[in-house]
Amino acid sequence: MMNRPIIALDFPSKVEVFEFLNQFPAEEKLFVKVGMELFYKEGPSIVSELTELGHDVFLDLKLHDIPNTVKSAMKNIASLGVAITNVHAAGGREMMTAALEGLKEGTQTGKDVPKLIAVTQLTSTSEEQMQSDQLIKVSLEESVAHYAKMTELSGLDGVVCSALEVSAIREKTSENFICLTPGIRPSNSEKGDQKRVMTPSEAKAIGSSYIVVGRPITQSETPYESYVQIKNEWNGEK
Ligand SMILES: O=C(O)c1cc(=O)[nH]c(=O)n1[C@@H]1O[C@H](COP(=O)(O)O)[C@@H](O)[C@H]1O
Repeated sequence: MMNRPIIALDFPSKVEVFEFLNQFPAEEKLFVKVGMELFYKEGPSIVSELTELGHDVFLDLKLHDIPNTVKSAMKNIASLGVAITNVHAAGGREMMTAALEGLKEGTQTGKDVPKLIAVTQLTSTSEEQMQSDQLIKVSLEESVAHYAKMTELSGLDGVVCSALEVSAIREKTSENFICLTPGIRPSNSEKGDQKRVMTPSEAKAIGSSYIVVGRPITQSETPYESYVQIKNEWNGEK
């Protein structure tokens, strides 16, 4: 699938975001991710500021609460005009179904319902940590594939997982199911806190639908060059 890498805008405030984006050509329309750090500082207006510039936004707030609360929160998120948003699959099927209902109810007539995806096991979690911290006794791959199946049965569009689990998920879910994969590291870059990583070309080969890349672009001395390199590798044009 040909598409843009999603850039994780993990910055403390919009000042740093726009300093960063100013290093890109104005005509380059990006797919960006607004996460908790930025959203909790700037609030919903950061989303409209980005969409007004022509960028697509993945709002990554990873909701995980009782079904009623998540449904109401999703109604509000739907009004922001984001392309993708997410919940934690660990919240369960009832919560995921409620999230989807809220999102549909909150979407204006005639507008697209944002894609809803569920986080399976965070890419910063190792199998050992999952087994000891969450008392899950199966393999990490099995846990992720199980969450993916539950997510599909709840009617959502896909999951967030590491590229390492995409093949296992593809065996259990339908063709169009989204596997959005963070934990992407070009071969020369630092892993940081990520445990389950792959390069952009490996992620493409394994069948990821979207890749999310943060620090390899945001912390680069030359962010636009790093972005183009990653985009080309992801689209198979080395
Ligand atoms: O939901 C996410 O986007 C997410 C899920 C996950 O399992 N792992 C993960 O890294 N992320 C996000 O993806 C981004 C990865 O950033 P870098 O590690 O800097 O490339 C961060 O903004 C994380 O919040």
